[in-house]
Amino acid sequence: MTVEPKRIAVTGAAGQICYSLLFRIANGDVYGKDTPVILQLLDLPQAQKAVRGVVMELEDCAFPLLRDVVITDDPADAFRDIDAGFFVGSRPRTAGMERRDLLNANAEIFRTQGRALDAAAKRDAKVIVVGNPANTNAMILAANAPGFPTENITAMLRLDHNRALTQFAQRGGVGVDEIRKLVVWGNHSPTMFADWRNATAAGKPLPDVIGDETWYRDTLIPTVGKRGAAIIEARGASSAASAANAAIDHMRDWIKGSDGDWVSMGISSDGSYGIPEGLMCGVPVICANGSYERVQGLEINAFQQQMLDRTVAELVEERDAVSALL
Ligand SMILES: NC(=O)C1=CN([C@@H]2O[C@H](COP(=O)(O)OP(=O)(O)OC[C@H]3O[C@@H](n4cnc5c(N)ncnc54)[C@H](O)[C@@H]3O)[C@@H](O)[C@H]2O)C=CC1
Ligand SMILES: O=C([O-])CC(=O)C(=O)O
Repeated sequence: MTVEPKRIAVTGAAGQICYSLLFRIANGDVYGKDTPVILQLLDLPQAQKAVRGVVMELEDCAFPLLRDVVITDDPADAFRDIDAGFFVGSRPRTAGMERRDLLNANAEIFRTQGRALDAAAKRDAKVIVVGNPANTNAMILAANAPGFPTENITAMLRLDHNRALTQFAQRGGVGVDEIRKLVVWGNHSPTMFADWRNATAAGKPLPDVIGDETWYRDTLIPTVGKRGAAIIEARGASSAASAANAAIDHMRDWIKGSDGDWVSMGISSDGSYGIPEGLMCGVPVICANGSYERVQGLEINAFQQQMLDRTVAELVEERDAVSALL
């Protein structure tokens, strides 16, 4: 049977995340090894030459699944008839900045691209926003694409989820693949809440396996929250390969399913857990059959509530700061 190619838009194609991401998509890491792909690459006019260079390298990989590549500086061309969109293009922060400091620089990008998405994309396209501040940019994108289903627009918390997995696995002396039901709630910022309350390692409660609540509260949570800054400090540039990997994990699980496990996704709040409706907030979801379901009905203790309130308050502040674009 012939499988139709999937059209995938990627913005910021000349940037450092895409230098890793595009090769993984072309290799079949999102849709699988039986599905051809067409890449629709967007970047600014001044970056077109660099995008052409990346495309030369894609060609030189001779990926069997890569059917075509479109290069453009017009969002409507990039988003035409897409099945998936990776919204990476935007300015990264540098040392000393918080991601929210990028709001002014990047918010307008997502307003323009929201309108183009609305005009050009398939209604069932799956969208991930990576460009920072990712949650609020995703909210701006959704608000400016009123005819596009908001549930198909998501923000990336998966890098934080993956970071937490490794920190827990190392401390607990278990494999990352043995840990289940972990979640990172809230904003992709230092206020994010890596929550181990329901997590298990090889079937046992993770808090019992690690047995050190002080380490969890005083070391794990801030380490995961500040990992992006630690990487900028060490590398002189923000995370790129790990961000691309997380974007692949997020989209692959959304499309192929998460095998019953929880994954962390920034999705538009329906008011569950007291998170104000419409905020793009990291929550636990289970992916199956090409969609995601938020994990409902969890009991939230006082510590969890305090951590959740802190990160939600920051999302509210960010929303209020860009109210003119919503
Ligand atoms: N959500 C997450 O977990 C993470 C998010 N990020 C964010 O991803 C974004 C991209 O990071 P890098 O690739 O390292 O940055 P980069 O500076 O290497 O590349 C950004 C690219 O976006 C392009 N661009 C800028 N405005 C654009 C527009 N209006 N339309 C299309 N393209 C545009 C630039 O020309 C450049 O090629 C940054 O905002 C960064 O903070 C980075 C790591 C993790
Ligand atoms: O920290 C940054 O600016 C880049 C990023 O979002 C991350 O690495 O989590």
